[in-house]
Formats: sequence, C-alpha cells, structure tokens
Amino acid sequence: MNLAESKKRENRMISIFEQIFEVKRADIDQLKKSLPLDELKKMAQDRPPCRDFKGALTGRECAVIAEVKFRSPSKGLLRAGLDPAVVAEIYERNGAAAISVLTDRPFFGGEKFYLNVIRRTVGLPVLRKDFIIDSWQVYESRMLGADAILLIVGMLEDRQLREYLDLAGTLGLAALVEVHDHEELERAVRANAGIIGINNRNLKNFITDLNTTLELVSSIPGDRFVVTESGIRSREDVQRMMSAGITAFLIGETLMTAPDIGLKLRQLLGKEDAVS
Ligand SMILES: O=P(O)(O)OC[C@@H](O)[C@@H](O)c1c[nH]c2ccccc12
Repeated sequence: MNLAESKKRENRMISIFEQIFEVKRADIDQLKKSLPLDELKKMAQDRPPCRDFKGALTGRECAVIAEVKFRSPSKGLLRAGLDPAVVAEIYERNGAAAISVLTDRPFFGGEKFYLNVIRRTVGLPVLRKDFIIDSWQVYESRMLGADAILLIVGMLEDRQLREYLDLAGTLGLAALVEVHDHEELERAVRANAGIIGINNRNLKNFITDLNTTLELVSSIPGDRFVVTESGIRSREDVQRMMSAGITAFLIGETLMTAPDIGLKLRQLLGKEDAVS
C-alpha cells in the first residue's frame, strides 16, 4: 500500500472510529433514560462476586484470553451459525484462561446477554469487550455479569480513565487497560492500571503489527501485568511474543475463523503440532 492509499484508508477508518463513538454516545443517553443510575446500581450490587480475571492469567507460561466475536468492522462476518455459549465451552475445554465477549451489536455483531449466558456455561472469568465512555457502562457491565472490563485509553480523558478504573475496583471488576502507543502507555501507567493490554491493531486504520507489542513492552513497569492483543495467528507469533517476556494473549479472529476452533486453540497453546 502506498502512502496516499494508506492515508485514504486511515481517513475512512477514522470515520468508523468516530462513528463508534457517536453511536455509543446516543445509545447510552437512551439507555440512561430507561434505566436510571440508581436502579442500575442496585441491580449491579445484587450480582454474585466476580471471578478473578488477573488470577486466571497469572502463573501460566502462556495464558490465552479467547474471544467470542462474530463480526468485525475490518473483516465483516467472521463466523455464522454458532452459539456463543458453545464457542465459550470449546474455549474452556481446550485450555483458555479467560473468555472475552464482544457485547457491541452494530459494529461487532455482539449482544449484551452473551455475557450472562457464557458466564453460566463456563467457569472462567469473562471480559466484557465494548467501548466504555461513560461510568454508567461500568455499572452496567457488573449488572450484565462481566468479571472484567476493557478500558480503551485512546477513547478516554485522563480524568475518565482514573474514575472508571476506581469504579471498576470498587465494584470488584478487573480492568484491562488498552494502549496502542507510547503516549497512551504513559497515561495508563500514570493512572495506575494494573493490567495493560497492548493492542497490535491500530484502531484508526485497522492495520495490525505485532511489533507494536515488541516496541512498547520494555517501557512497562515490572509491577504491571501485560497482555498482547490482536493479530496473533500462529504458534510462531505466540512464541515470538513469549521470547519478549509476554505470557498473556488476547485472540479472536484466528479462533473464530478456524475450521476446528478447539484444535486451533491447542495449537496456539503449543499443545498440538501446528500444520498451518
Ligand atoms: O481478532 P483479533 O485480531 O485476535 O483481536 C482480538 C482483540 O484484541 C480485538 O477484538 C480488540 C482489541 N481491542 C478491541 C477494542 C474493541 C473491539 C475489539 C477489540
């Protein structure tokens, strides 16, 4: 791709990024009207305790957070006709450490109720994957049955990032704080994020590059837990990251598009010889 093409692509993608923001904003404003914060807070309090997301990831040589994602803005439909609970169950049976679930409908074909359905089916902690831009959604995540939430630094101001991190902690939710470059990483560290996700996919142009992780990982203080996210396709990719000290991997597309999802997961974990 030449520079002009890549710029053109970036401009088009920025508009998707902005679109996501606008759609979410309108959606939340609407939801707030039908479920006022006070009621939502009560519902969130009634949930059973969260499963330990960080605990599930630590102490393993290679921990995979396996993602339930049926479509993506960049690739369109990834998989049709599969029950989310069945996918999660396959993930659990084949060695996943945790499950990530897309709950965004317009862009990723997800549903909020998937969280609860999946949490009832498996014993693993469940991460809610969505675009959180309002504290209302942090309470909502707890109410929906999430054990952990994603906070995307590039979508938040420092003030929001700190507020949502604190709130998540108070509600018992873990937070995976996602960064894509040095500036975002610094902001995440300053906000005291304990689990930092390095997204190899640039959310502005959707290009994935595993070097993003390799470039950022050495700047992360040793007391933070690191997850590499997106674009991991093979056992070789996993091993490349492992040699840089990474032990946790968030993997979606490769699993969701595999003819045999369980086999693919075992291959990524190094439990099965890879043919691909
Ligand atoms: O499908 P992949 O390339 O394995 O990536 C998984 C996950 O990292 C990706 O879905 C993701 C990372 N950050 C996000 C933010 C919103 C939506 C989705 C994402």
